[in-house]
Amino acid sequence: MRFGIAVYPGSNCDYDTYHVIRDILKEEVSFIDYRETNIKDFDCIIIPGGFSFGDYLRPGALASHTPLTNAVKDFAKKGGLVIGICNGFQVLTESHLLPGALMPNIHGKFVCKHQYIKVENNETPFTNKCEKGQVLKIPIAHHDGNYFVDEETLKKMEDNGQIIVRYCDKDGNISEKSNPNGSIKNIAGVCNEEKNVFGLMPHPERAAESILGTEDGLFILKSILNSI
Ligand SMILES: NC(=O)CC[C@H](N)C(=O)O
Repeated sequence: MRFGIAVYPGSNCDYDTYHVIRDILKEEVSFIDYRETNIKDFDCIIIPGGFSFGDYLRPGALASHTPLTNAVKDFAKKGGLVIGICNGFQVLTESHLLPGALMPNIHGKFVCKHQYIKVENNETPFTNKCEKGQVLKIPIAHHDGNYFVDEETLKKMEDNGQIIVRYCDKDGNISEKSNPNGSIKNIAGVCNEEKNVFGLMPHPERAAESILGTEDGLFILKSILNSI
């Protein structure tokens, strides 16, 4: 499988992601510069974490107007697989490839820690290796992870199985106590209607080797391999 990793000025999880795809999953992977537009040979585009364009004007806002992101929009419309991790999730909402928005964390602080998330829908290209209800331990590291979406859209997303993962505690309980950033309904990751575009705040690429304390990110990354 051929993965392409989007690189904007300020991306900083691009190399971690590259390492995991190449050295752990042993799949083909290359970086794609934000000025590039030819991405037709990839099977999956990964928009990695970081601070694209310094998070001005809002995280992901400037990256959403680059030649590469415009090409990703076409790629996604044709059914190509796209996963946005953390800043990548922000790029996808700013690009309107995913509904909703990521606002500053409710407590105003950058949050960096291991977090439990619960798989709500395992019938997607990104979660098919997970059990429904499975609890994954995956790190988060963000300032703007407070997911918001209007009530009407939220209802449609819930009915259509687009809420993919929610923040929870280690036993899978979803409550305000297990919500690290104020996200509506503890939402940690969502898909588009067609399920080929996925955005999530936690970092699966930082949870792919036992030396890092958890390999649970592999459930997500291996699901992608399983879907093509
Ligand atoms: N780790 C990241 O991708 C950080 C995302 C973004 N810059 C934020 O702080 O919200």
